[in-house]
Amino acid sequence: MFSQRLMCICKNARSFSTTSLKNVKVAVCGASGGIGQPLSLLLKQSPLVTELSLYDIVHTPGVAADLSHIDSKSVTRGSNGPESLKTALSGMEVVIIPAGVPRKPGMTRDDLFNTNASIVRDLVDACAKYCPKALIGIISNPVNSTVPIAAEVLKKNGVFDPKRLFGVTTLDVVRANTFVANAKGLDPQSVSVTVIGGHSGVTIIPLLSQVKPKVEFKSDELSALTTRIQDAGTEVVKAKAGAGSATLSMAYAGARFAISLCRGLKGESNVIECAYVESNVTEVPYFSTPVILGPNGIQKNLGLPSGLSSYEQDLLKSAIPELKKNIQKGVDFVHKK
Ligand SMILES: NC(=O)C1=CN([C@@H]2O[C@H](COP(=O)(O)OP(=O)(O)OC[C@H]3O[C@@H](n4cnc5c(N)ncnc54)[C@H](O)[C@@H]3O)[C@@H](O)[C@H]2O)C=CC1
Ligand SMILES: O=C([O-])CC(=O)C(=O)O
Repeated sequence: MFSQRLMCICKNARSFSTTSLKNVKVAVCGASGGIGQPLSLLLKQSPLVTELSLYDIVHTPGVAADLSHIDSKSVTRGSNGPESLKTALSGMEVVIIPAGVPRKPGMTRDDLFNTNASIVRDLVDACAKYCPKALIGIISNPVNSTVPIAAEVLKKNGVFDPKRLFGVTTLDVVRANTFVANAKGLDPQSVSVTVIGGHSGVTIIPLLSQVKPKVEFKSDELSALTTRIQDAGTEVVKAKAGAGSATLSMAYAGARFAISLCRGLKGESNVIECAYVESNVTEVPYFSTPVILGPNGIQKNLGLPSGLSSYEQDLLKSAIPELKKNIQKGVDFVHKK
C-alpha cells in the first residue's frame, strides 16, 4: 500500500525510533476531509507518532473510532468543534492543517481565499494559544496566502518562530518526480526533482535542469513538462468534475512531509524537504526552497540551488509578482480593520 519511498521513510523512522527517547504527538486539523482521512490513516501507521489528535468540525468521533482499531502503537483521539480545540491541540508537537474547501472546475486556488483564510486564521490562533511551539504545516489553499496569514496570526500572539511554520508543497515534488520518471522510463522512486517558488500556477518552479539522476530534455519537452507540473492540481480538479481536488496524492505527500518533520524533531540528520517558508533567498518574504529539518524545525534553508538555467530564471521572474500579490493579500487579511 505504501510506495517504496514512504515505506522507506517509515522503515527509517522505525529503526530510528528504537534508539530515541520520545516519539511525537501529531494533530491533523480538518481530519474528516478528503485529505484529512487518508492522511490520518498514513500517520496512524507511522511508528514515529505516539499520539494522533484528529480535529474537525464534523464527523471526528467516527473517524477517530475507526482509526483507533488499527493495531499500531499511537493513541488516536478525535475532537469535534471549536470548543474542543484546547483538548485537540494542547501538547501537540506537529500540527498539519488540511481544513477548508477545495476547488471546483473553473476556480483558481485564490478563489478559495474568502472561505479558507478565516479557517486557517482561527486554527492557527488556537495553535498559538495551546501549542505555541508546534511545527505547523499548512495544506489549505491558497497556500501562497494562507502561510502569511498563519505567520501574522502567530506574530499577533507573540509566538512566531519562522523555523516552525511551513506551507506544504510536497505534492509538487511528488508530481514532478512521477512525470519526469514517466517521460524518461525511470523508476519514480529513484527520481528527485527540486521544486521551488510557491503553490499555484506560474509560482510552481520545477528545476528540471537539476533532476537527480541527470536527465536531458529537448526544449519542447521541457516546457510541456513544466506546464504539466504547474497545472497538475487543475488536471485533478477537472478529472474529479466537481467532486473536489487532489486528496489521495496529497495525503501521501502530506504524510511524507509530516513524517519528515517528526524525523527532524527526533534529531535524525540530513532530513531535507522543499517547503514554502519565511525566506530571504529572493525579494519575496515567503518562498519554497529545500530546507534541512531538525529538532527545532528548519535547521538550515538551503536556498536557491546554484546554476539555474536561463529558462528557470525566467520562470522565477514570472513567479515573483504573483507571489508578492498573494503574500500581501494574506498579510492584509489579518490586519484589516
Ligand atoms: N497544499 C496542497 O498541495 C494541496 C492543498 N489542498 C487544499 O486542502 C484543503 C482541503 O481539501 P480537501 O480535504 O479535499 O477538502 P474537504 O472538503 O474534503 O475537507 C476539508 C475538511 O475541513 C473541515 N473544516 C472546515 N472548516 C474547518 C474548521 N474551521 N476547522 C477544522 N476543520 C474544518 C471540513 O469539515 C472537512 O472535513 C483545500 O483547501 C484544498 O485546496 C488540496 C490538495 C493539495
Ligand atoms: O489544485 C488544487 O486546488 C489542489 C492543490 O493545491 C493541488 O492539487 O495541487
